[in-house]
Order: sequence, then C-alpha cells, then structure tokens
Amino acid sequence: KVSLVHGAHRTGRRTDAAMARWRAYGLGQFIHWGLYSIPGGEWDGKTYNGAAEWIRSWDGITKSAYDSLIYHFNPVKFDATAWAAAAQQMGAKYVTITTKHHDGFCLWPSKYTSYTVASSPYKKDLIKPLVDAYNKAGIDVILYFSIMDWSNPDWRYDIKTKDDSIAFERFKKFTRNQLLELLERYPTTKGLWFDGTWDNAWVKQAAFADELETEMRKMRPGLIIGSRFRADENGKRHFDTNGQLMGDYEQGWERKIPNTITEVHGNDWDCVMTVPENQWGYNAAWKGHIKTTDELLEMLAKCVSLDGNFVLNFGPKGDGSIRKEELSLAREIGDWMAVNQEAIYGCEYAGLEPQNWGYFTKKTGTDKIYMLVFNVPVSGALRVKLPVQTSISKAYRLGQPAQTFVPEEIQASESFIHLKTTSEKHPFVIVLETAKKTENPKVKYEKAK
Ligand SMILES: COc1ccc([C@H]2[C@H](O)[C@H](O)[C@H](C)N2C)cc1
Repeated sequence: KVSLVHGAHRTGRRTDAAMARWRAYGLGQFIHWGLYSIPGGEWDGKTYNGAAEWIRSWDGITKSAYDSLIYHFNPVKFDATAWAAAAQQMGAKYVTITTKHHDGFCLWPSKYTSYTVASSPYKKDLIKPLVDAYNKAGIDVILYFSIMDWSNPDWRYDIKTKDDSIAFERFKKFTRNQLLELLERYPTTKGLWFDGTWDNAWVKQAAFADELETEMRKMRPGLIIGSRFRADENGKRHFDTNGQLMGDYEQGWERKIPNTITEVHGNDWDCVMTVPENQWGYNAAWKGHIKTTDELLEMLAKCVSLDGNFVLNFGPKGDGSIRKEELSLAREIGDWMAVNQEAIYGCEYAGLEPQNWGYFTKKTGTDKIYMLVFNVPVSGALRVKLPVQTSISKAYRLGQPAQTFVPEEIQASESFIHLKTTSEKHPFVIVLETAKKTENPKVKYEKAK
C-alpha cells in the first residue's frame, strides 16, 4: 500500500440510505440527446461510421458546420411527460441524461457559456422539464456531464506549455462553475455521471478534482459520483494506485457486463448499454446488430444477478421524438417487468453456483431466491445448488403462483426443478422460498443420551 492524498477516500460499499436506494434500482434509462441528434450520423449524404454523438470529430464535417447546428436545434416534438411515461412503463427506476456531451452544447441555459439551448431557436431549459417529469413518474434523475468540452477554447487534451496551463486553469474554474450551477438548479437529482475524463490534462488534476468532489458532496449530501470522475495523484482512474475503487460505484462497464462475481470486487456498479453495437446519440442508419428485447432482458438479469444495475440507452431525434424501435423495446421490456419486476428491484447476487439455464437473484434482506430462466435445457430439468442446510419450502412461477413445482432432491442441497414444458418462447422466473434446516433441539438431546 502506498500513501495517497487523492486516492479513494472510502473502502467497501457506501452504507447510507441514498446508496441503498441506488443499489436497489436494477433497471435504468440512459438518454443521449444534443446537437449530434440532428445529423444522426449522416452529413452531406455521407454516413459517419463512428458513434453518432462523435460526428463532430469526423473529417467529413467541418467544426464550424457542426457548431452551427445550434441554430437549427428546435425540438418541437419534445415531450418530457411522454418520455417519462415511456420510461416508467419500461420499469426504469432512474434515468441518466446528458446535460452536456463532449461537444460542449448545454441542454440547460448555463450562465457560463453561450453554447447552450438558450442560444438555439428552442431557447428554453430542457433539463428542468425532464427532471420534473421523471421525478413525477417516480424515477430518480442522474445528470451526465462531460468534463471534456470541445466548444471551450480553454479546454486542452494535454498541458504542454505555460499558455496551456493558464488556459486550463480558466477551464477548471468554468467546469466547477457549471457543476455547482447544475447542483443548484436541479436539487432533486441524485448523482452525477461523469465522462470525458481520460485526457492527460484532466488526469493531472487529482488535487483539484478531489477538492471539487468533496465540495459537491458537501453541497448535496448523499450525492452519488462514480469511478469515472477523478484520477489519483499517479493518474490512476477507476481504481487508485492501491487498487481501491474511486467514487461510489464502478463505471467501467460500458457496453460490457462482468461474467463472474469475482470481477466485481464487492463494489457497486452499473452497466451502460447501447441498443445497436455502439451508438449513443440518435443514429438514423440503425445498422449492424440491434439487440432484441430478450437479449436486453438477459443483460438486465445478468447485471442484477452480479450486484449491478443495467442502464439502457435511448437516443432521441433532433426534433425531440423517440424512434419507434426504441419505444417498442421499452414497451416489451415493460411488459416483462410488469410480471417479473420482483426478481429485479431490490435484488442482489444470490451467492449460488451459476447454472446454464440462466441467473439467480436474491431479494435483499430475505431468503427469497429467483430463478430467471433464459436457456431452457432440453431435459426441462433446472439444476439448483443451495448452500448446505438450506431447503426449498416453496417453488412457483412468478406471476402464476398456482403453477408450483416440487423440487426433486438429487443429493444434499442439490435439486432439479422439472419444468412442465420446454417450449417456453420468452424468459420467465421461478421463485424459490428457502429456509435454513434448523436442527431440532429435541432430536439433538435424544442423540446425546
Ligand atoms: C474514446 O472512446 C469513447 C469515449 C467516450 C465515449 C462516450 C460515448 O460517447 C457515450 O457518451 C458513452 C457513455 N461514453 C463512454 C465512448 C467511447
């Protein structure tokens, strides 16, 4: 262990109520929306092959042409209530919304730059109606904020000269001003999801970022900040020089999911996932493999089974409408959640040996186990290995309690649940009510004689 001033300030999970609420979410929605949503990955009839929200960095578009998109941003179809209703029906318990992506365009009328929605034909603040509508729908809001800001002349990828450091000092002040402004304007938001923090200039700001994180946490008790915000004084990100997690949860799982509980290191984490292979902002082409509802449900189940949250991304169009493919995915996920949400919300790693048929979750604070079945074996026999001295007192289909199962014990603490049919076409859940086999004191006494 090396001594660090700006490393992790906490080891182990946060134990407060605000973090317990975050831990219980299970399913979240990500929203990437901004000027990049207007071109949607296309420009002058050419298709940009990268992620649509990165089109400004493409040599097929001039920076000034991209920046002039601000004069065309007028999302007349934007309806925060409709967005929140779709998220609520999907079963999202939190939403992470881009306030400012790498291009620097602010969806709120920031006092510290003119490159905001206030300078667009739309003029009005977009973040407040979203926060209010989602909160009204019972959904918590986390604000995405990119430190990297291509619109700000003081931003630097690295600090090489005296001029660079003078400019970057201005940029650090600007960044702090915007973050405090967001916390002041949107007091009900629960956290900040930082991005654009890998460049050398920011990685060198361990002390500044550490002080800023402390200041923001003081300003908003309970505030949730992940491992992407700051580096330690050796430039280590996500995990400090001693391997300790920076921030409150691990944010490294971008379009990927851990396979075993050991990869999670006992931390809280969330996985942020795109529907296409790698498109966060609206991409008209919608090309490559588009994940199906069952694939996305399996990712959700896998995340919760390994103590994480699953955050599914939506990329609204420049006009403020949400594309029909995303709305139908949300609808189908919501239909499944309406029946099976008990196996997701407030659930955690069950501590059981994983089986090929799917994933186990456990209701936090109880002995209730859920079997989320995605891959029905041709035998129809689902193997369950429980901890020793644990038995199954009841087994039934979630949503159809009359459909019960009598486990076949094949050896100590190992049973088969025999399905009635192997022709299920969609994922389903079996609930196992388990109990510790308590020693009967009378029996013990008799033995002793
Ligand atoms: C350098 O590779 C990157 C950098 C940033 C990203 C951004 C995406 O634009 C999106 O905002 C995602 C959450 N973030 C990691 C993706 C790939």
